Amino acid sequence: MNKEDIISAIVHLTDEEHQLPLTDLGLIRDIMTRGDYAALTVTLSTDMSDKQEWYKDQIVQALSPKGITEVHVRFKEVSPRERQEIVNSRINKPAQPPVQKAPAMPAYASIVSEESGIQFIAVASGKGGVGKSTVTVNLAAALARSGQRVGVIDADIYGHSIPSMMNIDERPQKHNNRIMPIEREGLQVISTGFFVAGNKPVVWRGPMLAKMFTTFLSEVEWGPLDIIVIDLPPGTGDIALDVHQRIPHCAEILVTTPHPTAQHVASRAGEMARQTNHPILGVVENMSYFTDPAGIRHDLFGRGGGAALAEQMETELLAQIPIRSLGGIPLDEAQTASSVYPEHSEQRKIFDELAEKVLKQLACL
Ligand SMILES: Nc1ncnc2c1ncn2[C@@H]1O[C@H](COP(=O)(O)OP(=O)(O)OP(=O)(O)O)[C@@H](O)[C@H]1O
Repeated sequence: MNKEDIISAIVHLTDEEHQLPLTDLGLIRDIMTRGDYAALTVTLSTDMSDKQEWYKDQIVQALSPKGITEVHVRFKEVSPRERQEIVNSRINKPAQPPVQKAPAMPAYASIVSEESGIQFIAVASGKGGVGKSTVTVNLAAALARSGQRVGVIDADIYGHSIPSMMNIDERPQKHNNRIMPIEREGLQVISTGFFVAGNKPVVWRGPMLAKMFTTFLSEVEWGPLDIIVIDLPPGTGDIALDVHQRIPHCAEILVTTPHPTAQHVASRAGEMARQTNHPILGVVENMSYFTDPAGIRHDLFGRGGGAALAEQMETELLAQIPIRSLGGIPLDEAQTASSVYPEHSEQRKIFDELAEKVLKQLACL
């Protein structure tokens, strides 16, 4: 079974509000198949939570005769933007029901072409350890929470940390000679870490590294996407330059800590984006402060680095992320905890606001 087979098996399922097949409305998403396993996302109108079991049963019944014995169905609510898109598409084509079309397999040229509609955001920093990967993962998750379909490329080839941050132990499967991204937290994820044994350091040279990035763009069977967030290696090396050259319309977010040294080094990454004509969406200052249990704020790593970098790069300070204490959490739990900040945490709220700002900026590009 491939995506097209899954779509045709469930084409009879309709959206109650619009009385049209969910597949035609683009409300069946993130389809992944692996042997006798399939996973997909069903997007429903807001007041249909009581129908989820029914939809799931229908999908299981439709797929089991085709050899799919295990199905994972995620449910999402239609966002206001999606609802509007559905209404618009019906207004524009009142007489013609939308033609059912399986998502095309994006080739390298198509995924990075502006026509693909996929927007790219590279997350860069001057030096390692400032929280670039943490910002990548949490920004991507916040964008997904706001209804975007988001992919993550961990291009931090030597220091790939996203698999462990997202607790991904499995390796991507191949289907029709294409690499299936791993799905976590509603994101499609691909990382160099998936292709090296254990935690061994990567010892490849430049051309192999460039090949790995090309593979991520050309040989991965991405599901439908709105945005790809790229975790760049720290600094201004070959891979960062390669990303800038291969994806000319890639926007950039700079991550720094409040410390003046981090800010000074981060400005080099910003200069690289500027010289290659990439729009800088803004600066995220990470580890900005720590709020103790009494509510008192401590500037543990100095103050002002983010604002200074934003001023230097003539851009905006988009967010200041406080330090999250893992105090009181047992070491083994802390090691296996996902780096996506939990619901109700101060950090998650800030990332949700950051995602909103980023979406507004992307809409203006
Ligand atoms: N706001 C924060 N509060 C507490 N810990 C944080 C915060 N941001 C990041 N960290 C922790 O700091 C460490 C480094 O973060 P991260 O790996 O995201 O940095 P990085 O810039 O991507 O580093 P590298 O480029 O070396 O991979 C991680 O252990 C991460 O969990």
